[in-house]
Amino acid sequence: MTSRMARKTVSVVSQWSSRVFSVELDGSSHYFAIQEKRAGGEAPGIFRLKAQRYERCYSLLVCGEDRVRTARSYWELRDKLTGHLSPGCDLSPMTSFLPNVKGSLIRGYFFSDNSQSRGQTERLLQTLTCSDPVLVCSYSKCEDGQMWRQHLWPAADTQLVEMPTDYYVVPSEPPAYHPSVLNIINSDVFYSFEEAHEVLEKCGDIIPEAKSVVELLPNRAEARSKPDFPVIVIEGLDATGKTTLTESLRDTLGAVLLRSPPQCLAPWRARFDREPPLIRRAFYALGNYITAEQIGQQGMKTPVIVDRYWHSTAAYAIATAVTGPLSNLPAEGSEVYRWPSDLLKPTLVVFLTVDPEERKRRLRNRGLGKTAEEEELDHNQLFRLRVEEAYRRIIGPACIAVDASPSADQVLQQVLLLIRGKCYL
Ligand SMILES: Nc1nc2c(ncn2[C@H]2C[C@H](O)[C@@H](COP(=O)(O)OP(=O)(O)OP(=O)(O)O)O2)c(=O)[nH]1
Ligand SMILES: Nc1ncnc2c1ncn2[C@@H]1O[C@H](COP(=O)(O)OP(=O)(O)O)[C@@H](O)[C@H]1O
Repeated sequence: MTSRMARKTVSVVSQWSSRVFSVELDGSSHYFAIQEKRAGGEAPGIFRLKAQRYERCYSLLVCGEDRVRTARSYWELRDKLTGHLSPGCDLSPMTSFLPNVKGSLIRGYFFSDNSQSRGQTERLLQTLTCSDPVLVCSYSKCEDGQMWRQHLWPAADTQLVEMPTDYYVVPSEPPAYHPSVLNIINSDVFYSFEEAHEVLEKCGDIIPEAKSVVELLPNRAEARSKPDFPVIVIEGLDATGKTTLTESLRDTLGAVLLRSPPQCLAPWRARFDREPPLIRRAFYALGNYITAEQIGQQGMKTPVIVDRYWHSTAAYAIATAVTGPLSNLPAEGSEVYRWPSDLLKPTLVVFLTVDPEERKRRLRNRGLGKTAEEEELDHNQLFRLRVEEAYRRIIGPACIAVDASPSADQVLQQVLLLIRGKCYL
């Protein structure tokens, strides 16, 4: 571990008493803080939930310096923990952050050990290695069974400064903003070509395919003028009828049909879908910039229809980053929902909506396989609601919802009316 990385872990630990910890369990966030002095009162929720069954809980926080490496270390830690935890251990995503301080979020895991062999868990923790430093803490009940204490596991770098290794765990009020909101800008959602490009450039030595993607990127020096013809984006959850409608619009309007990510990225899409959000979303963001370049060229000659674009990228990223109920989403009007200033803006964005049961029927009829995200949409209603709400909150331009439950032809006629009213086609 380099001294720079050691400094990072030390700085995180030295902020312990100002940090809040959140553990996601069953769609809810449980918050706690730690302090050096004992205080009365109840143990934090996550410990009360767990206290009934577990004597010992652990947390691991990834404290790397470089965000690309740290994102992959977090993924790596997940695989190691899920692959080696003893039966009877529960694993939950965890974060530590300074309330309202952007960039302060560090991610990790919280797990409760109810296994028969505690020694196996401790051996796993002692042998756990990661590309980045991982701060390991254990939590144990105080003698009176009421309070819990956090113990810092002996790690070489934290010996650099004298600090108490035991802290008392106390409940913490939910922060004004869900902790994931602290890191959304240019980590889950990218608001400039340069930001997304920088991530893919940094991936080159760990993901060889990233070099092939970077080679396909447009030269951003040429600022493109606004297309002469209308650009109509069709958005919607899977199986709402985008493909059917976009192909009919192409034929009816004599338009060019494009999609994002563009066909040229198809060979690497599954590869990047396996990466952590930081890298995956940078890939999709760059896909939008390549599609924007194609729109700029085609839009000088003919109307352009686009199957998914910025709304898909931002809505899925926000709805994935922010867990739990809709109230956890950044408020309407937040900068999170704004359109990137350097990404070509379409004339019109249509958002197809369909009753969930009808959508599932169409998904079954379509017969194609489902991506992990489509699976998630199906069995996680909260995720689907967050995706739909994020779509609705995105502005610059906002999307116009169209009920896609009627027949394909009726939906086509309705959208043509909208287009002719808006784009004078
Ligand atoms: N196109 C696109 N899809 C994204 C993005 N972020 C997440 N996704 C998810 C949405 C869907 O669950 C999944 C499938 O996207 P596509 O529309 O490209 O594939 P496909 O046309 O088969 O999906 P469909 O069911 O027709 O909407 O990828 C993004 O930035 N762009
Ligand atoms: N308006 C509609 N009414 C009934 N079925 C539809 C309609 N539009 C599309 N479908 C059918 O629903 C399934 C999904 O449509 P598709 O266009 O592939 O959606 P998407 O591209 O959004 O995933 C396909 O089997 C398609 O034939």
